[in-house]
Formats: sequence, structure tokens, C-alpha cells
Amino acid sequence: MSGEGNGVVTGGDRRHSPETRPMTSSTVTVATSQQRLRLNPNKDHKPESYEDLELEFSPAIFSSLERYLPPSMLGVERNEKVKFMREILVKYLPLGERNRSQRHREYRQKIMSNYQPLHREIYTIHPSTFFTPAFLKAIGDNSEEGYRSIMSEPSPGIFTFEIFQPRFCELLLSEVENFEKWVTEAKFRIMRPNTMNKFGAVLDDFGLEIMLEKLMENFVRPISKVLFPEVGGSTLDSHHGFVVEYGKDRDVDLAFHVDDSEVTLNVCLGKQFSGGELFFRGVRCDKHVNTGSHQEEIFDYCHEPGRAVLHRGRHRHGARATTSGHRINLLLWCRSSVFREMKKYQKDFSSWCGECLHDKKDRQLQSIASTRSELLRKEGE
Ligand SMILES: O=C(O)CCC(=O)C(=O)O
Ligand SMILES: [Fe+2]
Repeated sequence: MSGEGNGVVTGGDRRHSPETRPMTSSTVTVATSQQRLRLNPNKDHKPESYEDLELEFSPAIFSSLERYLPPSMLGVERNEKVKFMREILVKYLPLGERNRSQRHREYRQKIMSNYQPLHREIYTIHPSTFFTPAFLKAIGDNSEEGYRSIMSEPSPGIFTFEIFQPRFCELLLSEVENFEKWVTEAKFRIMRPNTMNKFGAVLDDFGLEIMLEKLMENFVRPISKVLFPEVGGSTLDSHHGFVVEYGKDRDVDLAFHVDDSEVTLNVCLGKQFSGGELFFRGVRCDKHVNTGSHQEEIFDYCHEPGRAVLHRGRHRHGARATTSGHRINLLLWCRSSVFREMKKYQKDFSSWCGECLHDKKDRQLQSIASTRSELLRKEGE
């Protein structure tokens, strides 16, 4: 067994938008004076969009919560639903969180009313110009065989494949540069993607949220449904989308950590660089996050522009120093509120945590050994 550095930085230590945080149990089990929310979401119900409303909570929170409304509420006017859900949110979201959420909304609004996008064509998803033909074909086929035919799995649970066309990478890089130029000129203080990065930008904050939500819903989720069903791959319902930047005058490396996601899509956009390898050290649940790694869990990956790495958020990893040039990667942390809810009631994560699996195998071996010695003892009698 081997460890990496001084322990794993967990998702909780990383800043992420409160807007995209999934519901907590208190919001799904709460009773109101007349009606109760459902315990489990209504998966067949398609929530309304609340994007056009001026609300004190994120529109995404309303859309997620709508699936938990009692059946009698599903057909009522949108304003009625808003009123009902707002009452619950006001009561159950802690004040600090509410203020944070409000401040973040104001922050985004300030950007949106001042920043002029450079390439409007990337703000809505255009599959034929964004993705490679092979990737699109696999999405169209939507079968495990189809996905595996365009992917390699160099280590269990780590999938790599070509995803974006070079032109799309160029446009996104240029948009990020344009945004950063505006930030510098306007002396605007931006929020970084998380506490471990001094550089990089949250793409959701400057208008790319809807495009990235579609990327998750129509492309990452179908793949995750097949490859990561045991961590909520089929129910991914919120995301945090950002870029990380390494090289001269940027970040150097990234400490060993787990992501605040069920599934992470990490795509290298460019440019030219050396170093910056990702090192992976096995998947772990909360209880085992700081345990050592087993030999078969040790894997290093070299980024290539246009190529994606898809892995479970709980797959421990870090990035080595980018030693020359400039490396920029797109990260999409995809989350499932359903999975997070279910996880609270489980103890055994042996379907995905490497250490739970080892514990389980040890227990099975011990049980076989004791049955055997019991039998031998009986035979001797
Ligand atoms: O630098 C990379 O490619 C990894 C970034 C990453 O793991 C993260 O931001 O969560
Ligand atoms: Fe990460």
C-alpha cells in the first residue's frame, strides 16, 4: 500500500457554487402545514424552467425540488409552485447559505450585464461542430459496445476518448482569454473554480451554464448511465463547469484530492505543454478516503488536447507540475442529488470503493476459513 502526500483534499474543501448544490435531506423530508414533499423524486416528471424569474434562490434549485412536489402540486401554475417551494427553502436553507447564494447570483448578474461574449456560437450546443464524428456516432448508438469502441480504459474506471474538434477547443480557449482580459481591464475580482486553484475561471459564471448543462444531460449522462451506474451515473442532475490553467504565471500543479462530483469529465483544450500528468490512486468512500493505494490502483495519465478523461469523482487524483508551456483543461463535475440522498443510508460501498471491496473480500475469506476449520474439527470428532 502506498499513500500520496499528506492526505486527500475532499470536495468539501473545494469551493463550489451553492447554486448547483443538490438538495439536502432536510429539504426532501420536510412536512409543510398542509402537504408533504415526496421522499423520492418523481423521475418521470419534467420540471419547469425557472431561469426567467428573479428569485432569491437559484432557478436550478427550484427545478430540482419540483420533482419532490406532492402529486397534487405538479399540475398547478408555476407561480403557485414557486410560492410553495420558496416557503420550504426559506425555512430550511441556513441563513449563511442563503446569503452566499444571493451574493453569488448578484456576482453572476454583474458579469452577465457587463461582459460581451466573443464567440456566441459556443454558448449553445452544436453537436456537429463541437464533437468529433466518432464521438457523435457512439452517442447516437447509445450502447456499451459503442462507447467502449471509441474509448480506452487504461486503468479500471478511467476512460479516455477523443471528444472535441480542434476548432471548438480554439474557440473555447479564445473565449476564456477574452473573459480574462475583461476581468483584468475591468479590475473585476473573480471567484476561482475551487480553493486549490489560484487561476482558472468558472464557465457557468459567464454564460456557459446552459450549454454545459446540455453537455452533461445529453452526452455525459448517457455514457455514465452505462459506465458508472453504481454512483448515480443515470441520474446526474447538476454540474459545476470550469477551466483550470497551468504554466508560467498560472498554477503549477494540483494537490491529491477527490472531486465534489459523482462523475468528472476532464478535457484538455491545449495548448502546448510538457508535464501536467494526472496521477490516479483508487476510488474511495468518505470513510476510506485517506487509506493507502493498492498496486493495481496506481496509474498516471498524460493529457492530450481534444481528449477527455472520464472518471468517478471519488477516484483520488492530482496533477503533476506543468513544466513548460501552458495547459488549460475544461472540467465538468457532474452530480446526482438522488445518489447523494441514497448514500446517506448506506454503509457498504464495495461496488465502487476499492477499500470497502478489500474489506468485504477479507471478511469472505475469513468466513470461508472458519467454516473450513469448523468442518475439519467436526470430522476429527
Ligand atoms: O489538472 C487537471 O487536469 C485536473 C484538474 C482536477 O482534477 C480538478 O480540477 O478537479
Ligand atoms: Fe479533480
